[in-house]
Amino acid sequence: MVHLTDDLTAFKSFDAALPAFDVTAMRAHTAEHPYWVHFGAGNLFRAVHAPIAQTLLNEGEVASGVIVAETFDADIIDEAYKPYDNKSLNVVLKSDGSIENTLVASVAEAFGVRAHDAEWDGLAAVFRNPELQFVTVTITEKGYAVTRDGAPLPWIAPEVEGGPDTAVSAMGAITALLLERFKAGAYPIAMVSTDNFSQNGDRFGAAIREFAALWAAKGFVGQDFLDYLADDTKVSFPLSMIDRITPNPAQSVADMLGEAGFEDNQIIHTAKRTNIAPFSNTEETWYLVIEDKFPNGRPALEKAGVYVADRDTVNDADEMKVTTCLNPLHTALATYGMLLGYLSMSETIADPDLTKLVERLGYVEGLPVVTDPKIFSPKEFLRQVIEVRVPNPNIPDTPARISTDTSQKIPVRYGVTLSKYFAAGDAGVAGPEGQQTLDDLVAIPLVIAGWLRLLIGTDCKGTRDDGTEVTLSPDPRISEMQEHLKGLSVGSHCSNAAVKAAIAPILSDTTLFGNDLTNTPLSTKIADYLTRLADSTNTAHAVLKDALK
Ligand SMILES: NC(=O)c1ccc[n+]([C@@H]2O[C@H](COP(=O)([O-])OP(=O)(O)OC[C@H]3O[C@@H](n4cnc5c(N)ncnc54)[C@H](O)[C@@H]3O)[C@@H](O)[C@H]2O)c1
Ligand SMILES: O=P(O)(O)OC[C@@H](O)[C@@H](O)[C@H](O)[C@H](O)CO
Repeated sequence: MVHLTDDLTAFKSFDAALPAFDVTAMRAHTAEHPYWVHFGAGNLFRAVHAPIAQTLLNEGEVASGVIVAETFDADIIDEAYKPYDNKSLNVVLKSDGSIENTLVASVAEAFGVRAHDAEWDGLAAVFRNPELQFVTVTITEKGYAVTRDGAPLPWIAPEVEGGPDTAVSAMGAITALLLERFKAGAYPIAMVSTDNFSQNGDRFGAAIREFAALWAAKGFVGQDFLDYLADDTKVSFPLSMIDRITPNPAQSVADMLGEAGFEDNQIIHTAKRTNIAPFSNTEETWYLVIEDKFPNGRPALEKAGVYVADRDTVNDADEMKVTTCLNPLHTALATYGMLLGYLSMSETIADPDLTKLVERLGYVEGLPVVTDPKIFSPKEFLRQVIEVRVPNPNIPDTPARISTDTSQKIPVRYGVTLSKYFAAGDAGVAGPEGQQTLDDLVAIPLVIAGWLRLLIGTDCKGTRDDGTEVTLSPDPRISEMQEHLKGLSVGSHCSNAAVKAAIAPILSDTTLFGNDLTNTPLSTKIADYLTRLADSTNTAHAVLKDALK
């Protein structure tokens, strides 16, 4: 039986790759010479960033570890980091059925941000250190929001009024920490968003500058701080693309670890509903591509498998993954997976109608608008997603995880591609079946109709294809969507006109689709598919088959 707090020699009896460095010495070195801070202590950090930091240590490229900070849910640090000496076990579940465990000990220090207390002071000291080279972030799309309709969001407003000394939200805390760095000597730093959306660095930079401008307007910071944040030789916001399907920790993996003698296999559900554990479960394939814009230098990240590239290459790689070749397929499968009652992602893609849906979505509708990033082939990437990665039965991924925040993901996962079709107009884009225009899209409207069909219901409960109730995954806009759809119900033969009227305010919402879809061929298609999907129970397969034949 082994625990993460055991001496590494105890792990001789357990099959795991061990750190090849002295953890105590690494921690002492990091305290003096920090180079990397990560915000967002969730599962992706454990499966991608912390293992990269470990490889750099193992290879002797660096002598310091990564420092992790958590703003949104500091319980993660108290419950899943500190009791385990900040170590974790990364479990790679390969498609050939084999498993590879790594004991990850590259986290030098973990800070939970709740207030400007002693823990905050520790983090602020790291930001004042001239040697700090870069920050990475995985805080979900929601984490970057500062204002809506020009006014600070309700949870941000008190920090705008109270100034930097009160900032504890992700964007507020990071801006306040950059202020510490500015005051200490305006040292340079790279701020790298590694969340799943197009031009993530640009949006991160805009959010930080927006926060600082709100403080400047209240007299808390001066123009010199705004100038520091606007100068990319001082503070850069590189673009990135990150990819590794990393489900929430699964009971099946916990049980398997327990049987193998790993005792730290508890799954933790924090009060804020983060699902975390002292282990992460992930797939074999991974990519991290970062724009090479590090004003304070960087280690040889390439030696740990990271692609470091120019801005256009990173942007093309990211758009390829998040807007066409992976994430739109994920959302399509998760939406119909929820509708059809599938419990795992591998089950969804084993359904021939859903395979057809994502093949059309990827190869026919998505690939024609992809700009080849050249560092890997989009078509081969797509093939692997459809044939190898999502079908991997060993990856315990669920439609429910991927359905979380669908309203926030739709603009990125479909809106960008739709905009490219809008821009191409009547000339269209060159597809596998000749020139194709908005009029030719089938899979994208099917996904939108499927999403709206799933949402028919009340109180964050939707309706499955078989008419049973399903608890929808959390999403900040569910209530708003359900309010629009409240006149519709499954099995009551709603007229096409009633469906059109109910969904008109949704289809015209440019924050959802990047475009107003009313008065386009798509709105007719979406309304027709939705009318048929809602007409009676158990319609989804027939609608898919008919549309995709
Ligand atoms: N898991 C994956 O397969 C995967 C792969 C590629 C990219 N990503 C990106 O990483 C993000 C995190 O994924 P994860 O697997 O670590 O999720 P997770 O649920 O394990 O962790 C989510 C993290 O985001 C933080 N967070 C949530 N809401 C926040 C808010 N409003 N403000 C600030 N922080 C907030 C949480 O506290 C936690 O640190 C995703 O949203 C996505 O953008 C995930
Ligand atoms: O992480 P999210 O919530 O943005 O999206 C859910 C999944 O689609 C996503 O996590 C994928 O697994 C990931 O993007 C694969 O690299």
